[in-house]
Amino acid sequence: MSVLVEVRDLIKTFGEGEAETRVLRGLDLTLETGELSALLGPSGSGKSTLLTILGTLLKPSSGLHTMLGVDLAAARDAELTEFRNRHIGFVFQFHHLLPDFTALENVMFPTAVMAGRETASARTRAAELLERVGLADRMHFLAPKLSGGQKQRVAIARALMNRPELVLADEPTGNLDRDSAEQVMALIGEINSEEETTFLISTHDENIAAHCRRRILVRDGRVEG
Ligand SMILES: Nc1ncnc2c1ncn2[C@@H]1O[C@H](COP(=O)(O)OP(=O)(O)OP(=O)(O)O)[C@@H](O)[C@H]1O
Repeated sequence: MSVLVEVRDLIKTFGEGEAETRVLRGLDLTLETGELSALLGPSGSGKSTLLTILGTLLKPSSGLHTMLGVDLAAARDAELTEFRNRHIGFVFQFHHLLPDFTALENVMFPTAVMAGRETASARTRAAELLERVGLADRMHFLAPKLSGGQKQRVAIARALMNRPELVLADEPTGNLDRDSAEQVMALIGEINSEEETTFLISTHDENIAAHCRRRILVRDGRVEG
C-alpha cells in the first residue's frame, strides 16, 4: 500500500476575534491507497469540515495537506480545481442529480462539460458505470423517475466518471431506507476492492461503518487513537 493522502497538524478556524471557532485542532491523518474507511464522530466534531478540506473545496487555516505527493495546502485555486476534477469524486447525502436529464446524462455531463463537448468516450464510460452499479435498464430514465437508492447509485457512478483515486462521501446513505443503504454500501465495497479506489465515508450509522475496514474517529477536531 502507498500513501494517498497525508494531513498533518491541520487547523481550521471559522470567524475572527471573539466569534472565532476552532473546528480542526491539529488533526493528523494518513489514507493509504485502496482503503475503505468510515469517518465517525459526534455531531459538530468536524467531519464535514475535514471532508471539504480533503476535497480541496475549503482551505485549511494552517497545516500540511498532500495527495499523490502534491502539496495542496500551497496550491492556487486553478490548480486545485484541476486536481479535484482529475483525482477526487464526491457523493453527498442528497444526490444533486439534474432533474431534467436522464441517468446517463447526469453521469456523463460533468466530464463532458469540462471537456467542452459531449465525447463518445464519455458516453461509453458513463454507460459502463451505470451497468456496473446495476442500472443498465434505467439509463434513459429521467432522474426523478428513479428511486432514492437508484439515484444514489447514479451519484456513485457520476463520482467515478473520471477514475478518481479518492472518493469522499458525506452521509451517502443518510437519506435511504435500510435495504437501499445496505445495497449502496455493498456496491461501494465491491468497487473499492475491484478498482482500489480509496473511499472515506462520513456516517453516524454503525451499520454503515461495519462495511468499512477502517474506522477513523474524530473528536474535538482531532483524530482519536
Ligand atoms: N462556514 C462555517 N462557519 C462557521 N462555523 C462553521 C462553518 N462550517 C462549520 N462550522 C462549525 O464547525 C463545527 C464542525 O462542523 P462540521 O459540519 O464539520 O461537523 P460534523 O462533524 O460534520 O457534524 P455532523 O455530524 O452534525 O454533520 C460546527 O460547530 C459548525 O458550527
